Amino acid sequence: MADEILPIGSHYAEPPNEIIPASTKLRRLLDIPGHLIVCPGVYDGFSARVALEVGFECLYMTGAGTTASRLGHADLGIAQLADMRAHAEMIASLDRSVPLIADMDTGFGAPIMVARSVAEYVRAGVAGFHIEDQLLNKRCGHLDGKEVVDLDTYLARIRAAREAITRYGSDIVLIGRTDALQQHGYDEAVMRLKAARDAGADVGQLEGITSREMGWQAVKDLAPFPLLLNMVEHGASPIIPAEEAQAMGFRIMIFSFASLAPAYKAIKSTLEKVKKEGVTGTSKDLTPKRLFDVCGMQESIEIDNLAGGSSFKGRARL
Ligand SMILES: C[C@](O)(C(=O)O)[C@H](CC(=O)O)C(=O)O
Repeated sequence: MADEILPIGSHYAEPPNEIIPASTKLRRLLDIPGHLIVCPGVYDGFSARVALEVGFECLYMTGAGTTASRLGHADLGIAQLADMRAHAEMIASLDRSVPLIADMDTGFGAPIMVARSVAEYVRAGVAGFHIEDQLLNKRCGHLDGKEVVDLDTYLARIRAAREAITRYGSDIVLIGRTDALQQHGYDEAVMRLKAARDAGADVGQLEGITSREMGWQAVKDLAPFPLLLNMVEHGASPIIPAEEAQAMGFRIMIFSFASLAPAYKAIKSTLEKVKKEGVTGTSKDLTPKRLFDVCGMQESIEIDNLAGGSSFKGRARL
């Protein structure tokens, strides 16, 4: 990158590409007929950076992963709005051109709290979020013993979210999720999603489908309402590859544990090696520079150069 100082005002020049809000971008992706938006679950800044490096068009911030990485706890309704919002804002800001769908759990309270949560997610630059009908002391959608609130309470959450979106002039995508399948069965779950759609949800999420047939059926029963498939491997649902999910007619697919599960394995085996053998055994290419490059180091250098800063000028090249 050039070491020269840009002429004053040149950073006000028109950007080469149209800059649109991430939420609008997500809506445009949803407008592409039959397109499946594949979103890897990311749980912190580093996993988000890796997903960006691989090149996904959209990311998913898992609440389970956020709770695990930020608080060191299980997905049992322990993370609150402040935790989730701060995490979402950090991840969404890494690359504003890649929309982030973030977990909003139950909306964290009564309708006034849901409205506040939506306002916070909008300000955080989140492109879409899902809000569900579990009790406030919720649990992961793939654990047994889930309980849901009654339909009126659920719809009040959806209406509060829709109202808030309108009030803030946002086009953030509202995904209505139901966890009713486990406790009340398929018909109730589909009825709840239809009611959520009528109350203002843009997309539906039938959590924990138990068979492929149920996936096909749900898409058919709710068409043309777009549906999100949550692919939690080794949870309640069979493993459905993205290509098949697209053929089934799903429009968004999230892989909640795509980063967290492999991170656990890799970290654990390395730490076991440190404990047993006193070395990490990581491969030679994993230099500090390589890892910092994943985290946008070259962009930081470029920013400094463009500003005429001296942090990197004339010093050893990184
Ligand atoms: C999608 C989900 O909300 C998440 O936090 O990623 C979780 C994933 C999980 O804990 O299995 C959910 O499905 O409830």
